[in-house]
Parts: sequence; C-alpha cells; structure tokens
Amino acid sequence: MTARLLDGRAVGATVRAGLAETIAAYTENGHRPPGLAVVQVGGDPASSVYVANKRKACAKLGIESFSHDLKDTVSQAELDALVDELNEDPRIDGILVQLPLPEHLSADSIINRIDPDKDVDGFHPTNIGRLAIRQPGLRPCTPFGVMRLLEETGRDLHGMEAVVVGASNIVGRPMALELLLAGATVTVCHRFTEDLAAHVRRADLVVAAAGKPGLVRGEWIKGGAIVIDVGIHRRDDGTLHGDVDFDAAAERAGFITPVPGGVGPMTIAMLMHNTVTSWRRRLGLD
Ligand SMILES: Nc1nc2c(c(=O)[nH]1)N[C@@H](CN(C=O)c1ccc(C(=O)N[C@@H](CCC(=O)O)C(=O)O)cc1)CN2
Repeated sequence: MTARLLDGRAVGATVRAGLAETIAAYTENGHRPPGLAVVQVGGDPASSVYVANKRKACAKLGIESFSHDLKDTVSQAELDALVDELNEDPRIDGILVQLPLPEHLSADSIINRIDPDKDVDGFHPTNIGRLAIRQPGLRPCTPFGVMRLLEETGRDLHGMEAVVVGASNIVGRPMALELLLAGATVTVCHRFTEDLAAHVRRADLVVAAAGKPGLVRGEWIKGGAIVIDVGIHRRDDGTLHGDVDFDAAAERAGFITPVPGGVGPMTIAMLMHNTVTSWRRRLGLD
C-alpha cells in the first residue's frame, strides 16, 4: 500500500477533545450543558449501534442526551407531536431523528418539522439552502466530517477535480456543495451516469457515497488522488467494507480513508460539533 491513511477515529477524537474543553469552560462558569434529543423509531440493529455511539459520545463530552426510543408502530402524528415538544424545550439545543424511519413514516416531513436552528443533522431544507449560499447554518455531518478529514491532507482544494459518486440528500448533494464552496471543480455521478470509470479516472479527489459495495475499482484511481469512502457494508462474515475496492485503490491513491475507522467516526464527531455550535448560539456565547 502506498496511500496514507486518513484516520477518522484519531481526527474525530481531536475534534471531540476540543469540544469537551469548550463545554467544560462554559459549564464551570455556570452555564447549563448542551442538550441533544436522540430519537429512534423501532429497533433496526445498525441504527441501534449508531444511536448508542451518539449517546456515549454525548456522555463523554458533557452533553446531556435525552433519549426517545419509540415503537415502530408510532404514528406520524405522534412523532410530529414529539418533535413539536422538543422544538419548544429550552434544555434542548439539537434534535436528531435516526434514519431510516419505518416505511409508514415520512422522513421528509419530520426533517421539515424540526426547528432549523436545532437541526444538528443539517438535513433541513433551510440548512441545505444556507450551505448552498455560504450562510452560517448547521452543516450535514458526514460531508462536514469529510471536509475536516480533507484538512489532514494539507492539500489545497482550489481547482481540484473532485468527483462525488452518489447524489443522496444526506451525503452526495451536500458533499458536492461543500467541495464547490472549497474551490474544487465538482462532478456528481449518479445512477444515470454513463461512464463512471472515465469520471473517476480524471479525479484528484473521489468521494464514494453510492451505497454499493466495491463499486469504485482500484484501477480507476488516478495516481496520488485522495479517496474518501463513505460506504459501510457488512458482509456475512461480519467484516465491514466500503464502496471502494480498498486494497487496489490504496496502491494508487495518495490518501485514503479506511472502512471502518474513516468517515463513520467523523459523522458522530461533527454531530457533537453541531450540537455545541447550536448551544453556543442559543446561549449567545459566540
Ligand atoms: N439522523 C441520521 N441518520 C443517519 C445518519 C445521520 O448522519 N443522521 N447517517 C447514517 C448512520 N450514521 C449516523 O447516524 C453513522 C454510520 C456509521 C458510523 C460509524 O461510526 N461507523 C463505523 C462502523 C460502525 C459499525 O461497527 O457498524 C466506522 O465506519 O468506523 C457512524 C454513524 C444513516 N442514518
């Protein structure tokens, strides 16, 4: 392997350590701690792991987490009512509703209902709009975490050819906006893209977020390119893999994220970051 690893566990720990210091400094001066409401509907096993990790991260930093574990039979009206209550609760700076939701519930409708200033996932149309026009808001956690990891490369993104593979609302599209704002020339590939390999071959930076195991082949990677893998797939033997053929890509890339231990831990670190940002704004600490 020739590529340097971008270690999301280590960078995430650095981000969290900075947040812990900020929280301690303000709470020691008598301010209330930040509060995050964590809502899970049903018991999807992967979601349960992520939610448990979010709660653990809160506890370590001194963020108060408010758990709402709802049965998968909860109605849209009941979930709406809970979000309304959380929007009004002065102890709560951030609201996150773990996705995916059961099929009878509308994720769009719930995301739209969350107060944009408490939308620490950064999914609300207002926050996506703020990102698009470079206004201060809450940035979607996974793309935000990727931007933080890219700082570790020390490379200037201005003028870079960046290719984002995947155009989901929560990763691909906001990722493209982040890279555009950072000065890259951005191409977004999606299911109708005719020659994915040709796009990836000319990329200085590839962000793979298609949700298809091994979609991005190692031989497509340009020598020295930065490769960011957002995919997480569990094989029958329990091992985790991304959207990129890691071993072959690492032979050609300059930098690469592992799966696990790359982008995933950054998502949670940036969720904590957004919660602290919302808290500071709400308490007028900025
Ligand atoms: N409300 C939200 N729902 C979902 C989000 C989100 O950002 N907000 N993103 C994903 C899931 N996700 C966070 O919720 C998430 C996924 C993966 C990881 C992570 O740390 N992965 C580890 C591996 C963990 C494992 O053993 O499975 C890694 O990559 O090292 C964190 C958060 C969908 N839903």
